[in-house]
Amino acid sequence: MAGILELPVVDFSSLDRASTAKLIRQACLEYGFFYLVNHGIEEGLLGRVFEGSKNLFSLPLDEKMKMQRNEGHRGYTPPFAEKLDPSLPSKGDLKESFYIGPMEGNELQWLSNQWPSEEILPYWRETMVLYYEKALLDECFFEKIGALHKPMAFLRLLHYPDSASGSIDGEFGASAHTDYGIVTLLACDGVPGLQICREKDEYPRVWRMALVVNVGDLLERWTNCLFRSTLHRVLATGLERYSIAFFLEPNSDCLVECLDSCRSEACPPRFPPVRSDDYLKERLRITYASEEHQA
Ligand SMILES: O=C(O)CCC(=O)C(=O)O
Ligand SMILES: [Fe+2]
Repeated sequence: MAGILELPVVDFSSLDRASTAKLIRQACLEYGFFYLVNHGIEEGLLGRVFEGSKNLFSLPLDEKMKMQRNEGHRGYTPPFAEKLDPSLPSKGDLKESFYIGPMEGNELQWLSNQWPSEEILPYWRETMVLYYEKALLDECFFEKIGALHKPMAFLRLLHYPDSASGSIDGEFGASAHTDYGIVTLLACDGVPGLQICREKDEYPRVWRMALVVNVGDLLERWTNCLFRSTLHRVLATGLERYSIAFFLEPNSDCLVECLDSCRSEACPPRFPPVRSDDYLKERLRITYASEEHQA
């Protein structure tokens, strides 16, 4: 039987910043994942975001498709449109999702966020913007690595259907993947399903109060694989599930290059420098390849 994977717990309200930083470093070295408690996002707001997410995904498909994900990756993605693990035989991942990206400086229509109208979902936009800003406020936490001038950050509402459990046939809520960017902050609704590949048959604790934080691939590249971007997936358990992911990605023009402190003669850089936007575009192209085949 699957056991519980105990991840390190970081208390964001601790006044001892040096110990907190040490704990985070250790968690990133060992697991690539940790829980963040006392993170400053009020439970009431989190509750409203989950409620807004449920209301959005309960709209009829044609209403959701009016907000279909645009070229700037803002908006709605239906089930099966993406396959995080392209090696699987399945037609795609079961989840549907909704992306909200940076709010300002996007005069171009194709880069704009898409919002349900006030008549359909009153205060929806306001709630999501508030959460987005709250999650971004912690930006100075990772500022020291020097990549957070105008970061790209995406809020993504995720909905996993209650369809029959399919993971045995290669169908997953979200198939195995690593996240692309710097870090991800994940709020869960208390329903299990997330599986972290550190110990294959162990699940992280289902903990509503904590944000699950994990290292992404760009941070792994910066640190020359010292920090681990750990493989994870969401099983199709047969239970309906909602989660809210906040992906922190660097400024598009940022050159992601092995940090001096993470290289030595014995341990040279494992990756060539890459421009953040080029890297992220290529990753997204691979993830949505199954959508192109279905079209
Ligand atoms: O919903 C979850 O628990 C995980 C989602 C996830 O890993 C992702 O969207 O990258
Ligand atoms: Fe992920």
